[in-house]
Amino acid sequence: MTVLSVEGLSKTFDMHVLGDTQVVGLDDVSFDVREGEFLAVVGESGSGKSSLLKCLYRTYDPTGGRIVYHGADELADGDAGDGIDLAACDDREVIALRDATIGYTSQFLDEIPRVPAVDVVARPLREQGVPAEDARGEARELLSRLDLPEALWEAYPATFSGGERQRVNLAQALSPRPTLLLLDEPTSALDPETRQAAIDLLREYVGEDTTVVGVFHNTAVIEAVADRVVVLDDGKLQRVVPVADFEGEVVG
Ligand SMILES: Nc1ncnc2c1ncn2[C@@H]1O[C@H](COP(=O)(O)OP(=O)(O)OP(=O)(O)O)[C@@H](O)[C@H]1O
Repeated sequence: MTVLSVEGLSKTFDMHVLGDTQVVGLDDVSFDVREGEFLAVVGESGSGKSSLLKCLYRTYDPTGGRIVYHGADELADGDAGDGIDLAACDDREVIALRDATIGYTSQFLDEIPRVPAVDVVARPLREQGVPAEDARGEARELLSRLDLPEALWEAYPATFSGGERQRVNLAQALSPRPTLLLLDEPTSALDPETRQAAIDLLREYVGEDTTVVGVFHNTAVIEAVADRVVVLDDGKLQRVVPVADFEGEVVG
């Protein structure tokens, strides 16, 4: 079953400071994502990878095209099975979808001042109604799996290193077990050992219930986790290939 259909997606940026010129982020990009699939997005710097993820999460309003999402048909206004067009739905629906089924993480942690790491990770679970101690227990389990030293679990992420923050960030994205998980370079600051722990965890979490679209720069990570690879070039879709046919030459 298809979870996400990206159809003719475009995003242009109006650059008023540059005399109203336009910058193309995405140009007529189409592909499908199947339920439980792990799709890696690659391409050279500036090819549109982050713009694609931000359009899927609706941080950016797409300029054209459709993003039909079937992971929350029960929230759709129309007939069940029609899906929800993430490119067109209103902000209220976007917020409801994010709360219920869509997770996103960039490589940078959005810090919440004076909230310990374990509570940052437990927070999405608490928002789903999970009791505090169960949520904190699940958070500790995730932080432990990602090798975050126990001494840091009750500390504030503001003082953490880049790699430590990235582990909190990834744990926070995984904790609510979203239906669709969007990852923008979630392992870029990790050392090889911690990266392996992150790969193991991602492989365990992703499957029938969670579908992933993720930007990765590391070929070994892509080969370890991805089912198929979307290659972008200058905002356009160059090809979509099974990971076995991916030669790693365009990991920007
Ligand atoms: N908010 C924005 N305002 C203006 N232009 C933008 C904005 N976001 C992206 N762009 C432009 O869109 C194009 C694609 O950028 P994007 O960040 O999606 O590329 P990327 O493949 O993720 O690059 P990188 O690997 O360097 O992170 C670039 O030319 C970029 O300058």
